[in-house]
Amino acid sequence: MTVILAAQHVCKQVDDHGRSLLQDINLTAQAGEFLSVIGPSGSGKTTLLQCLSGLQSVTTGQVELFGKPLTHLTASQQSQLRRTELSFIFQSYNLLPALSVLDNIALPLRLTHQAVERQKIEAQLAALQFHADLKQLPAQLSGGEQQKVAIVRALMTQAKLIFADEPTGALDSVSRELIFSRLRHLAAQGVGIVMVTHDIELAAQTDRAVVLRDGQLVAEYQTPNEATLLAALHEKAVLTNA
Ligand SMILES: Nc1ncnc2c1ncn2[C@@H]1O[C@H](COP(=O)(O)OP(=O)(O)OP(=O)(O)O)[C@@H](O)[C@H]1O
Repeated sequence: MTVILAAQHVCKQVDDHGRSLLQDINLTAQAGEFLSVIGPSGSGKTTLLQCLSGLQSVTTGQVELFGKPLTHLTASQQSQLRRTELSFIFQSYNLLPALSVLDNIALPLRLTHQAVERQKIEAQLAALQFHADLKQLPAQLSGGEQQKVAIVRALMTQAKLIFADEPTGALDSVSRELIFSRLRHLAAQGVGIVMVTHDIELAAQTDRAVVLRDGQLVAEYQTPNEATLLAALHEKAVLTNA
């Protein structure tokens, strides 16, 4: 198996008092692996995802993507890597307000000089039961519709590693299932997926789940199940590999 993401002793501190958001995080992900990150609100999940993807710098420790330590890359090499190898589904969608649905989805393709095939985009949106006009602006869409646009935008590229922050948070149960099976399908094709979620039922269907509490990874489960994950969230779990 190919390791595509490796975090070693990652710590993240903010402000003058050195408040610690992440402490000594060690984590790897492999090509084709579907990894979920769960933990209480405020435990540092989004911060972790951003540090793993290079969107935030780490205070100490190291993150390697595809065998390259991020600190060895210049800022422009890092953005190039993000554009070509990574894809993001942000918790807050991060759609550009002045761009239409179509242009938002096309943006990462245009930035990497890939063809924008309108029919493909329409088919992807239809597969997620998105029925709004492609000319509409994000502000004219519901939260769930915006999330679907953000998801299609992330899935149109040929990314080898997808970071998804609560990708199903605003969706109805049918759309949630559709997105999840789409991500599962991508993982089966060799794409690595790191998904932050509050949805224990979905986390239990991923290959591996890690539990974050107060900025620390406190447990890790191969082929997790719902009962174990619920217990891990509610108890003071110790680092295990159950
Ligand atoms: N730049 C920052 N400066 C100071 N504090 C921050 C910063 N970014 C995040 N925090 C704080 O760090 C903690 C972790 O935030 P984070 O968004 O990573 O948590 P989370 O587990 O993703 O939460 P949620 O599940 O509610 O989305 C929170 O208490 C947050 O307020």
